[in-house]
Amino acid sequence: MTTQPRPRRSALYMPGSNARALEKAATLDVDCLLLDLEDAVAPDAKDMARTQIAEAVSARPYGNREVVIRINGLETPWGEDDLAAAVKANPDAILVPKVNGPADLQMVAHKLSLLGASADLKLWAMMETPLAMLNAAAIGACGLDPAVRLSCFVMGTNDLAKETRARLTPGRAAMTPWLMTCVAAARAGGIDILDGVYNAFQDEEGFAAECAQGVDMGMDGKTLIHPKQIAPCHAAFSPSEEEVAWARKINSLFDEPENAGKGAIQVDGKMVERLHADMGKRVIAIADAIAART
Ligand SMILES: CC(C)(COP(=O)(O)OP(=O)(O)OC[C@H]1O[C@@H](n2cnc3c(N)ncnc32)[C@H](O)[C@@H]1OP(=O)(O)O)[C@@H](O)C(=O)NCCC(=O)NCCSC(=O)C[C@H](O)C(=O)O
Ligand SMILES: [Mg+2]
Repeated sequence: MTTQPRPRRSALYMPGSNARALEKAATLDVDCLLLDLEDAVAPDAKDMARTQIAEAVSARPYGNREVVIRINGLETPWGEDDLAAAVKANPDAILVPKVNGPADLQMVAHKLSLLGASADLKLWAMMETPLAMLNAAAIGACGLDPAVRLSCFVMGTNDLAKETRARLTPGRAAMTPWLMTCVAAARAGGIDILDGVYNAFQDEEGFAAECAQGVDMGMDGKTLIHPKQIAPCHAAFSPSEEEVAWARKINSLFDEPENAGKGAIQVDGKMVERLHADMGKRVIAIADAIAART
């Protein structure tokens, strides 16, 4: 049985302390909501934010948007309470910040079992520390262990810049090796990966360029900080009509009896192999899932 891919083109962060943002989220055409208890919330507001997020998620106002709660690390004064409240509210996933290695995720997964979490509750991992870059393959391999429930990487390029002192420049030359290492680790572990945020949310041109770069890198989508980034993000990460038409064309050509025994054919002057047809099947599935969603 093939599973239908879930579109994760856009994932909008919002501070759990911002009641207006939590309310507005229910009206936004976004694939995923990242309800934040970590860096977007000041220490004095942590308890209030936890209560607000728990109430908002429990009320189930977010329809088919994927709902993810980012908790504070378990080593902080808030992490254990965040985890317990998140399990009770039962979002689609819990996003674990500053993961350094597989043991961090295994520990959270173990606590989820002790807390009686729903079997459907997934873990997402923030990839944003120097150790995470060095341990990316081992962290990604958690995607192959059902007990860890890992289903997505999220690049944390702001923390990565802070911890490594690499600069976030246009084109992200310094970040590219880490971004691509994490793409490979995610694919090896069979999970999705979302690109980091673009802080200058008024800079439409720079944002479009960074979205296009994320698509080229193989990212499934991008994390966002402002609603105005959603539409251009969807424009970049949705398969175009041409891509879908090409995918349908090459798949129907391989279905024809005269091509049954062939591994490679010529289409419009290009060599096309069955692996291209397989890639096309994913494009079609994502396009169908987006159409079904809207
Ligand atoms: C960046 C902001 C602080 C800007 O806020 P503001 O000045 O209020 O924006 P606007 O006036 O333009 O807002 C217009 C309307 O949109 C709503 N809004 C704004 N942002 C959001 C949002 N993120 N989610 C939902 N709704 C939002 C406003 O309420 C206005 O609505 P209305 O009342 O109808 O007019 C702000 O955008 C913001 O807080 N963004 C998110 C910041 C955040 O969560 N940061 C943490 C994640 S980034 C990170 O840490 C990644 C990673 O860990 C790493 O290390 O890289
Ligand atoms: Mg971060």
